[in-house]
Amino acid sequence: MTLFENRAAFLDALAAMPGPDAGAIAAARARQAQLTKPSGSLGRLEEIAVFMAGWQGAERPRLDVVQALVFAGNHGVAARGVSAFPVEVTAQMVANFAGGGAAINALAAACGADLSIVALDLDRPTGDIACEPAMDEADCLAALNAGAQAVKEETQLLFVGEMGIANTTPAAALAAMAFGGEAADWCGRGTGLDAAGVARKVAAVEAALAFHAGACTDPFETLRRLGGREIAAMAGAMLAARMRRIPVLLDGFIASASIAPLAAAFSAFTDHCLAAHRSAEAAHGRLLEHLGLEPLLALGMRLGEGSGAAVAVPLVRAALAAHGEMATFAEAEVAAGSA
Ligand SMILES: Cc1cc2ncn([C@H]3O[C@H](COP(=O)(O)O)[C@@H](O)[C@H]3O)c2cc1C
Ligand SMILES: O=C(O)c1cccnc1
Repeated sequence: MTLFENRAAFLDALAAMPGPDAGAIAAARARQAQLTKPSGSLGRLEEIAVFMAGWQGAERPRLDVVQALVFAGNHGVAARGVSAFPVEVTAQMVANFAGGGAAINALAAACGADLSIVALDLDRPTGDIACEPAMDEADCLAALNAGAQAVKEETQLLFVGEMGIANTTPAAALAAMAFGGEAADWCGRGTGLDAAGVARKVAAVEAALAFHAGACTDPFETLRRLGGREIAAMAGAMLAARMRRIPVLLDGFIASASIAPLAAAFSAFTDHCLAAHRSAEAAHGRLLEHLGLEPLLALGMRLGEGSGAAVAVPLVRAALAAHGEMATFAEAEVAAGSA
C-alpha cells in the first residue's frame, strides 16, 4: 500500500500526526506509583515505561515484536571525496547484511529484533547535492513510501538504520538547513576522514546550502534536495510509525538528520522517539538537543546501520519488565511511604 500518494499527502500526514494515549499514560503513572520501590527510584526506566505505555496505548506495554529496518542508498556527492571509503562499499555491505556478517546482524539478533534490509537503487546514485537536487519528486516519494511500507502493523518498537557511503554529508546538510549554523558545525569525520577530507565535506555542505537556499520550503522539499534515498526512507518509516502510534528508538547521526526537516517544521514530531545513543560523530549531541531528545547511551559508537538503537533495546526491555512484573505495595503487603 502506498501511504503517501503525493507530496501533499506526506505533508498532510505530518500535520495530522497523532499524540500518545493520555489514558494509558495516566494508568501507567498510577501503576508506577504503586510498585514496591520509592517513587522515581528506577529513574529513566520509569519514564521509558510510561513513554511506551502512551504510544502502545496499554498500561503494561509489551516488547514481543521489535522491528529493525536498514535502508541503503548511494550518493552523487561521494564523487567529491567526502568519505574515507569508496562507493562500492555500500553494495558490498548490503551483500554482507544478506550473508549475516555485519554488526547489525549480530546486534539485532542479540536484542531480539526482526531485521530487514531494503536497498534502494544502488546502481543509480542520487544527484550531487552541492549543485543539484538529490532526487526528483517521484524518486523522493518512492523512497518515502519504501520506508513507510516496510513498517509492519504489529511492530511494538521500531528502529531504523542506514548504509550509504558518504551519507554523513547529506546528513550534515539536512541538519544545517533545519537548525542553522555553519556547515563546519555539522561536519565530522564520518567513517574516519582526515582533515583534508573534512575540509572537502565542509565545502560540499557549504555549496549545497548556498545552492538550495530559499528553495527548502517544506520538509518534503528539504529531503528531496538535500537527502538521499535511504535517508528519505528512514523519515518515511518513522512518520509511518507515528501514524500508527508505534514508538521509535532513534539511532545515530544520519537517522537523526533524516527527521531533522520534519522536527524543524513540527517540534512534536520527536514525541514518539527515544534517542538510543549519542554517536561519536561530533555534531550528533547538538542535533539531539535541537530534536529535544536526551540520549540513553553514549558508548563512542559511530557506525550507523541501526547499531546504537539495537544496543539500547535491552534497556527498554528492562524498563518494561520492571513496570509489568513488579508487585504493588498492596500485593506484596509492603508498607507504602509518604513520598
Ligand atoms: C565497512 C563499512 C560499514 C558501515 N556501516 C555503516 N557505515 C556508515 O558509514 C557511512 C557514512 O560515513 P561517511 O559519510 O564517512 O561515508 C554510512 O554508510 C554509514 O552507515 C559503514 C561504513 C563502512 C566503510
Ligand atoms: O552516527 C552515525 O550514525 C554514524 C556516524 C559515522 C558514520 N556512520 C554513521
